[in-house]
Amino acid sequence: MTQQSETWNDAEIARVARRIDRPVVLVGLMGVGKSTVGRKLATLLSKSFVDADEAIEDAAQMPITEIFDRFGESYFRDGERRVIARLIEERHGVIATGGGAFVNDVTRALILEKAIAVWIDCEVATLVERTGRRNVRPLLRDGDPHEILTRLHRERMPFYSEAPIRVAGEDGPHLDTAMAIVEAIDRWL
Ligand SMILES: Nc1ncnc2c1ncn2[C@@H]1O[C@H](COP(=O)(O)OP(=O)(O)OP(=O)(O)O)[C@@H](O)[C@H]1O
Ligand SMILES: O=C(O)C1=C[C@@H](O)[C@@H](O)[C@H](O)C1
Ligand SMILES: [Mg+2]
Repeated sequence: MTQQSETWNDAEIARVARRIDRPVVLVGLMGVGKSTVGRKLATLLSKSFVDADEAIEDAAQMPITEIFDRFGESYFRDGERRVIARLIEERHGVIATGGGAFVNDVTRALILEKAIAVWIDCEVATLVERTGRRNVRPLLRDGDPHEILTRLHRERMPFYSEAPIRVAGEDGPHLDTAMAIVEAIDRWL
């Protein structure tokens, strides 16, 4: 019996993993847990994990804050679109996107066609607390994070809700959210 879950054993998780024939792409606002939960999810499923924000930083050889500062947001979005297309093409098991990636029409269409999109949703107050821990998100630097995240939640909700699977990413062990994703994918497949 696995340490991973009280209700699912390794064989049951492996059975779901075998039925997943496309990358699982995590979408949602900054701080919902795409990167941290995504890593756990990939381990659970014994699949590879890649973080699109990190892949963009690798490709540009500089941190996201510096890309925004030196070249602006639209340059970042252009790179983000190209990097995510490449990551989907490379067929990674689990891909954590940046919070704004799924808003781009081309990226969203590609993810919806070639991957399993999972929207992790979360209360704004929780996101304010989590994103306040590290000052690495350029969109939250100039203004009140609560106001900015509330606005982004309202503006992006119509896009995120195009994902066929939605999971709550409230506080608790990351493993619980990762397991909720496994269960939701199993129901959806
Ligand atoms: N379910 C959870 N319970 C408790 N803390 C969490 C949970 N999910 C994420 N966190 C914490 O919230 C912070 C942000 O998480 P993470 O970096 O995974 O978010 P993200 O969705 O990748 O954000 P971004 O879009 O900015 O990359 C981290 O400190 C992480 O440990
Ligand atoms: O929500 C967003 O638009 C962003 C989220 C982060 O993951 C990074 O991709 C970047 O800081 C922009
Ligand atoms: Mg992330």
